[in-house]
Formats: sequence, structure tokens, C-alpha cells
Amino acid sequence: MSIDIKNLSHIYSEGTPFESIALDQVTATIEKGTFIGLIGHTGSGKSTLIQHLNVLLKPTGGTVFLDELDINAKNVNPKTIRQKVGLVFQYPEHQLFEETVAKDVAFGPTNLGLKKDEIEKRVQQAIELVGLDYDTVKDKSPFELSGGQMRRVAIAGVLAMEPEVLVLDEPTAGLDPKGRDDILRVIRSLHETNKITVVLVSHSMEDIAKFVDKIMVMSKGKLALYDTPENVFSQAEMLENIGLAVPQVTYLMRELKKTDPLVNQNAYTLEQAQEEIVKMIRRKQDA
Ligand SMILES: Nc1ncnc2c1ncn2[C@@H]1O[C@H](COP(=O)(O)OP(=O)(O)OP(=O)(O)O)[C@@H](O)[C@H]1O
Repeated sequence: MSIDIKNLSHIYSEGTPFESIALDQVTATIEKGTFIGLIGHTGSGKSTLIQHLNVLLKPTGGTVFLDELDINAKNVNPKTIRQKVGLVFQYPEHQLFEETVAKDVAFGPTNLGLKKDEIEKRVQQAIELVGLDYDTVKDKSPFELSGGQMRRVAIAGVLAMEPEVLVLDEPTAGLDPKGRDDILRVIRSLHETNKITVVLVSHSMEDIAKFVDKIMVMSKGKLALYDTPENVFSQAEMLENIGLAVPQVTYLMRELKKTDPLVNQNAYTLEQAQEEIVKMIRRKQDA
């Protein structure tokens, strides 16, 4: 399912002294089956943008199309959009409440009014998709699991609705580096096997760079950059100007470029850049 964001604007408390322009004429196309990382400093508009993908907010201007359907049109039922676009909030495990993992994951499909067999099938599939063993966890209380596992259960709850687009607000928040990497791997593999379109909000470019196809950089309610990770990182100065930490690899490459004529940052992928840096460090050690 492709997403077309057209001149999307959002003003909170419009016309009051507390007015705040959260989105300012954002236009972007997210092609079907792509994995997008959405980055930006605090208050840049990321959460506001993703809430529009799921019709949780009404635009002040512009709209969003899902496969050419204007999701804000009067005759469109927001419920049908929310089935297609699954939204995983920050710290989704805080919303777990059932006594077993299986019941929690079944909550969404049960509300859709699906038959018992279909619900059971979806629950099992969703639990396995997030890399948990169904038989081991199905009857456990979600609260017996580790933080990372609880988060996987919460994501499984959204997957059991079989959305065509998965939107996640900082799914790695509060996890240690290994937990962050594990969750991102699960999401990447979901995206690859199910060809699902993914929009993932993150504070850290370094974390998501190797997983996403494209990065959207938001700054003060505007879309500042929208390109592949390599092309986004090549705009190091712009990223620094808008207050985003440039990944260490890019930073090192830029510094080395100043002194080492062999380095041409734009000619490398991130993995190649990493290898080059290791080689350069060895060359310097041997010299
Ligand atoms: N409910 C609200 N009422 C009024 N202003 C709001 C509301 N929610 C967000 N804002 C303002 O809108 C702007 C964009 O906020 P938003 O939460 O979308 O940014 P964000 O990039 O997701 O930030 P963070 O990374 O901190 O979550 C900010 O200036 C914020 O203060």
C-alpha cells in the first residue's frame, strides 16, 4: 500500500495564544513495500505526522492518500483506515493488560469480529512473526517476560490485525543496544517477508541506518530531507545545523577525508565505509 502525503499541515490550538505549527506543508510519497525511518529533533513533528497516517488527527491543511484514497474524505470511515495502517505507540507494552500473551494478541482481531479459528491462526502467526515461540509464551502473563519480549508481544497485537502499513513510534525507546538491534531486526525481517510498508520513528540515525531503505528528516514541522541513508548522511553539515547527531562512521569519514586523499566518502556504502575506516586505522598504526 503506497502513502501519498500532500501539503499536510497541522496547527495545534489554532487561533489561540497557544497556537503551534506542528506540520507545515509536508509532501512526500512512501512507495508500497518500503521501509522508512522518520528522524528529527524533539518537537519537529514526527508524532504528529504519524498520527495523521492513522486518522487520529484531522489536518489543518492538505491530506494523506492511501493507494489514491483520500483518508480524510467525508465518506471514509477512520476504522477501515486503522485496520490497514497499524500504529504501535511508544512503550506499547504499557498497554498490555490481559492475563496471557495469547489473549493480549487476540484483543485486536477479536474486536474486528473475526471467527475463533481465524483469531487463533492470526495470534499464533503474529507471535511467531515477532520471533517468539508460540507454545512457550502463549499461556504466560505478559508481565513475566523481559522488556524486549513484552514489546514484541505488543507489536504482535498490532500485526494480528494484518495491517498493510506498520507505523511505529520509537519502538526501541528504553531498550539496551542489543534489545534495540533485536527489535529492528524483527521489524526488518517482517518487512522483507511480508512486503509490508513500514514507517519507523527514531531519535537515532545510527540505530536505523542499516535497516531502512529511506530516511525522512523532519525539522520544525517541515520535511528537510528524504533520501537513502547514504545520501542523507552525506548532508552532514545540514544535519548538524538542524541538531541531529551524524553517525560516527560518517563523521570519521569526513574527518579522515580532510587528511587522507584516498577517502572519498560518497563512493562508499556504510558497510564499505566501515571497512575502509578499519583499514585506514591499521595503515596509520603500521606507519
Ligand atoms: N497535543 C498538543 N497540543 C499542543 N501542541 C502540541 C501537541 N502535541 C504536540 N504539540 C507541539 O507540536 C510540535 C510537534 O510535536 P510532535 O510531538 O509532533 O514532535 P516530535 O518530533 O514527535 O517530538 P518528540 O521527538 O519529542 O516526540 C511541538 O512544538 C509540540 O510542542
